[in-house]
Amino acid sequence: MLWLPVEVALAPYWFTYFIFTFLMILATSWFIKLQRKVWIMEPIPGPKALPILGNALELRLDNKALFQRFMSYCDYGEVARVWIGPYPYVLLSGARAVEEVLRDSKILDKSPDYNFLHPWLGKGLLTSTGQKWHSRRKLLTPAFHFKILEDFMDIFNSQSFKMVQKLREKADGTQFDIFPYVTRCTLDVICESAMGTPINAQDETDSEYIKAIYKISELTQQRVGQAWQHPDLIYKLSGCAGKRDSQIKILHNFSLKTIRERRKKFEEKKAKVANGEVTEANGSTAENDLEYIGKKKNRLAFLDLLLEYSQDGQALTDEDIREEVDTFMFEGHDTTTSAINFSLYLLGLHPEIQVKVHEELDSIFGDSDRSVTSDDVRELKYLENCIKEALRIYPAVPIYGRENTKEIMLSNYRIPPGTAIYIINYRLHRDPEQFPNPDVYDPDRFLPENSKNRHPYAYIPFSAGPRNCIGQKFALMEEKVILSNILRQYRVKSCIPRNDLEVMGELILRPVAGNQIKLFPRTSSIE
Ligand code: HEM
Repeated sequence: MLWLPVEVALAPYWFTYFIFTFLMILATSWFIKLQRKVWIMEPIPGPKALPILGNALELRLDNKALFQRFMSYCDYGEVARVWIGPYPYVLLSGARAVEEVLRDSKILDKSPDYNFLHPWLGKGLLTSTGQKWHSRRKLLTPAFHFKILEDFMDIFNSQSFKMVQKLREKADGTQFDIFPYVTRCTLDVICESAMGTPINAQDETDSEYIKAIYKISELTQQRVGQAWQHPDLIYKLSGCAGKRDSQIKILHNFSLKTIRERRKKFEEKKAKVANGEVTEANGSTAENDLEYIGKKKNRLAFLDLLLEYSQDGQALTDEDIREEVDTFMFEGHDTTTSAINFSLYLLGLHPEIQVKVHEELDSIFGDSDRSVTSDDVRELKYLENCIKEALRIYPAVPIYGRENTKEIMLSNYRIPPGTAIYIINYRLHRDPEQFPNPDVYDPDRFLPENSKNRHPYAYIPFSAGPRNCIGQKFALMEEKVILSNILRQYRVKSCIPRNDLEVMGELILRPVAGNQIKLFPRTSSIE
């Protein structure tokens, strides 16, 4: 080296110094930004946090304990903060603070953990932001109009009749877990409603598609709950991404195949109508056929409605439709499963309330075993209040998150941009100021005279504001039909007392040991 000119010999060192200095500047500016955030957020009450690590060490817990720990952080106040590593999380459990966030049309972005759903759902309605979300929401809203939802009543009825039939062998008073029965039934409902294709989850427990749905939910939940799985690179290197992608391939192939088949049928039908091939001679007029393509004659799945809306100006590709159909599959089965199970659980603990539900059902259906109609659904007022009260105590979606792009003030606290803000429904719904004796199951809380003075954001199982749940009417109709059809036949007795019931938040709220019940035919008097 000595024979080289000195500037050449030192070049590698200069390069190293340059890189080192550059990294030092980056690290210092990152640290200054972090310190600024810490300083801004210091006044918000929350657990003591370590530098850089924050509260991460106290969050190395299983799902059940992690959920409880998050709930306990809400004891710090209706606005609380916790640090997971260098990332601040703000937890909201009071109606006033929740309203400030959910009403704000500028806080519509989802918190970063929703990114874990992108490989499966792409940027569908749940996960998209900005202009894409606006135009999709506008496009999809008519598909959830009450008149259109009435067409799904047949599916709710036929699938719940099937479940009621399957439950017959269990209705002898022995204890069993009803949770998987309800899961399979709601999977059948949403698959047929979203794609128009029965998946037969209640008959075929071996279906590749159903197994992939279970697996992907499990893998996503694991990733949300375990901080080490968050960085994409680690997720890839650990082999988890590979496992996820193989399940996603099964799910995407199934949805895309269904979409292509139905698009083909849709185009063929449209061409026939355009050519006047469909005439009165073969039993229908061209106009009637347009109604088929449109809204009236046959039941259309959400996927058909998307194909139809896609004609009116905004063309949707197969991939666009897949994102939405998969989003309905994700949002539309676990949530209703949780809600139906907790309704059954609470009714099974309160025979005096269950008797009133039975009386309401008898007054509408008598001894008939006919299907539930949409008029019946409107009449089932007491059952509706039972469902609402169950969703208050055990909200199917117990936590959901947003992220602010600009600094905001929440209950006089400054929240810097880029903060994950979580709405903790599980605690919000237990505010004793809004719900006296909050742990008591009392469906009459939802009578008009008892709810008129309640804060409008005190009870929001379906979220609220512009990004509320688009499927809430569908969900309530489905729950009412399924619960009526079960309770017209059976009495339910719950086996786990309230104080012993352990719950965990795994994307949705679920009972740790399942929903252990005893079922009796209503005609028998055995206890
Ligand atoms: C008891 C049943 C249900 C509950 C408790 C529930 C609850 C919620 C909640 C809390 C949100 C807001 C989530 C967030 O901001 O991140 C949401 C969003 C959504 N839900 Fe539901 N949901 C239920 C059933 C359904 C069903 C059956 C469907 C579809 C058929 C559905 C489709 C959606 C979609 C697409 C969104 C995203 C809306 C948007 O961002 O514009 N949900 N749901």
